Amino acid sequence: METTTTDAAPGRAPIIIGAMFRAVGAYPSGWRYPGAHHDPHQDAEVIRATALEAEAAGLDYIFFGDWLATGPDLEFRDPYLAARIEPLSAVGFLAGVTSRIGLIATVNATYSDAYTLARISASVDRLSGGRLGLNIVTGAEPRAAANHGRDAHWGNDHRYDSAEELIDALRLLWDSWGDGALVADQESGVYLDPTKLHPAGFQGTHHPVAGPLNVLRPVQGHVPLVHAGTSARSRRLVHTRADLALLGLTNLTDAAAETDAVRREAAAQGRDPHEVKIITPVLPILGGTLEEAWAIHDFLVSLVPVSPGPHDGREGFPGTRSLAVLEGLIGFPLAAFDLDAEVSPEDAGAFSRGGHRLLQLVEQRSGRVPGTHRPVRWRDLLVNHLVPYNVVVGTPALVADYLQSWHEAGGVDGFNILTPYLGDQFERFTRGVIPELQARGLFRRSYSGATLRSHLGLTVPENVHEQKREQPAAVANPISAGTPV
Ligand SMILES: Cc1cc2nc3c(=O)[nH]c(=O)nc-3n(C[C@H](O)[C@H](O)[C@H](O)COP(=O)(O)O)c2cc1C
Repeated sequence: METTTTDAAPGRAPIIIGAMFRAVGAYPSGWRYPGAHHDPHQDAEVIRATALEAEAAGLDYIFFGDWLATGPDLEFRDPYLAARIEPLSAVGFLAGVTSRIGLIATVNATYSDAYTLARISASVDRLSGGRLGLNIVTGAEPRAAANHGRDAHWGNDHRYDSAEELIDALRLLWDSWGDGALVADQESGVYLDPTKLHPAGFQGTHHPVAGPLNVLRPVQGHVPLVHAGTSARSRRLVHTRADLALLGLTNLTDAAAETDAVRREAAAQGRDPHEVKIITPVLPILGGTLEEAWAIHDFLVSLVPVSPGPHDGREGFPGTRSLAVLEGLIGFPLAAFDLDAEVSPEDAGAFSRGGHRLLQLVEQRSGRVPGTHRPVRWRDLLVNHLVPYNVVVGTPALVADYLQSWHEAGGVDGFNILTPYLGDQFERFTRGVIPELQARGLFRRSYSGATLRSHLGLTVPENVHEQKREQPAAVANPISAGTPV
């Protein structure tokens, strides 16, 4: 499938679109859908095929999340986390498989070493021709501590102090090789100019590092940094250091307020607010018709293992929690209930506010309304409560409407697209929704440059060491204005 040459509507930044890769599907039961990829033994081929499909459609990047532990508790809610390919390995593999698409790997700052991460990231950026991005997280998984020889997962401030230092150390290391440091003159026999090989000399508490780095400067100068988190310290890291903010936004009103706040705070830090791109995850479930999309959603709901009774004691969605969850949501006790029985309009009328919000969610995702030809079952309430993402169910045109409204009214710059299961659903997005957005002038029709920074409209930062040489005062926070890409 060829992408043609005209670009997005003049004067508007095109929507940024990345594929958030989850091998066995982002919907909890996606791996059970007939024909869906469900065996991590075949992940290499699925990673390759998905990346090439995304590149053929012109997506800006493919994105790999990370989690530093596993266990049976992940089976029902997040099966894609249980056994997966490590993100930096995945992007290193794809650097040789793809040629234009950006490659973003999640790294956990709480368990990373600056020099090692600087080497790996500078190497993959050079090997990929400047297509690497790093998503810096601090982690929410307490088990990660024991997997890294620690007694406990650090508290919020400790994690973010460490993450801020890691980013500052990375940027000083990436800039080790100034312009002209490598001479490699066979005639004179001069290989390098030591005056342009800069030590990092970072004196941090968590990531002190001497440098210089033994890898040339990344093609992109600084590898673009994404940050995903939820706390106030997470927002501070976005405002002061991130190039992209990955925010879990749940509704259009909040999105507009959040995106405004991020840009305002970034400007208060002396940054160009439009140099911080705001991305949010969306999980489309696509059908040729709305009814077909609803049917796919209904089938995925039916495949999520919940039951009113004890769930043979396995962690995940034990019946007791399901029943308790539901009673908490609807605001009244339920005797033993049949998951597939219909919720009567009378019951629905007695629901709490939380229960009514859940009924709205079920209607948005499935068109189901109590007392109509598409009634609501107790199962619909329970499963839709357990699936936390922005799920949008519909045809390619309806999904494009949704993305357009979040881009225009919600103020987001782009989306991490989650796929319910890997099989036809990803192709329905790349071959259905992308052309729809291109026809509306909302998504570019070709890669305008070769690097991830060029796809994202980010400038290339100056070398912080050489910036320091031009300005006698020390650079307090090595974030520099950029030069055109
Ligand atoms: C959309 C989104 C995606 C995320 N993906 C990851 C991930 O892949 N791995 C991870 O450890 N944390 C991920 N997180 C971030 C965790 O939520 C974060 O590391 C954790 O909550 C600790 O940060 P906090 O104290 O700011 O919440 C993600 C967060 C968001 C909003």
